[in-house]
Amino acid sequence: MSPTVVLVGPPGAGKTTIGGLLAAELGVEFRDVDHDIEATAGKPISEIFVDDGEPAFRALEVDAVAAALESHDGVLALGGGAVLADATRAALRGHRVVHLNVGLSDAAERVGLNTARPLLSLNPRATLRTLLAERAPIYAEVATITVDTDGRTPEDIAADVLKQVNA
Ligand SMILES: Nc1ncnc2c1ncn2[C@@H]1O[C@H](COP(=O)(O)OP(=O)(O)OP(=O)(O)O)[C@@H](O)[C@H]1O
Ligand SMILES: O=C(O)C1=C[C@@H](O)[C@@H](O)[C@H](O)C1
Ligand SMILES: [Mg+2]
Repeated sequence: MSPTVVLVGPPGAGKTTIGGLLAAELGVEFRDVDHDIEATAGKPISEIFVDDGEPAFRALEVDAVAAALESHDGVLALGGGAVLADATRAALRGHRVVHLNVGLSDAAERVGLNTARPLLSLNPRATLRTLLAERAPIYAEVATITVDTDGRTPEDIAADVLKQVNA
């Protein structure tokens, strides 16, 4: 069993949003590793960061990604920082990995709509700028397909991903 598509990208790229649309179009299940981790821990990611710290969250994340890659055959969204782990980058090899690319301006606007991101709770725009710059080469390394999302509707992006997946 292997996911049809694995979505990666920074916070605000739209992994959860596009993942849901894509799964509906393909008629498959959508799974989001962030939700898996919250279900396992029994609390929101923001509370895992506060109670247990980021390293504990990252350890849960490596295990959750590995389990999902082995057991899910629909669309799978990873958390924004999942690709930072060597083990996760290795586990992604051989999968169809779509990088949802987003620039600072659109990402900042999108995450501004939501306060549940512990890494972005202080100075979100500056943090996001650093995070985008540091992670850009890592997303590019793991991706087999890259789709730009700036200034586009979720429906348009999902249609583009579908086209490239079927190409
Ligand atoms: N193309 C888009 N245009 C406008 N708004 C968008 C677009 N994609 C997503 N959004 C909105 O931006 C916010 C973030 O999207 P989403 O939660 O899907 O991102 P994510 O990549 O899953 O982020 P995270 O890594 O934090 O889980 C949501 O409020 C969503 O409705
Ligand atoms: O970019 C990140 O490091 C994160 C993104 C979210 O999806 C969550 O996995 C968590 O908030 C960390
Ligand atoms: Mg998400």
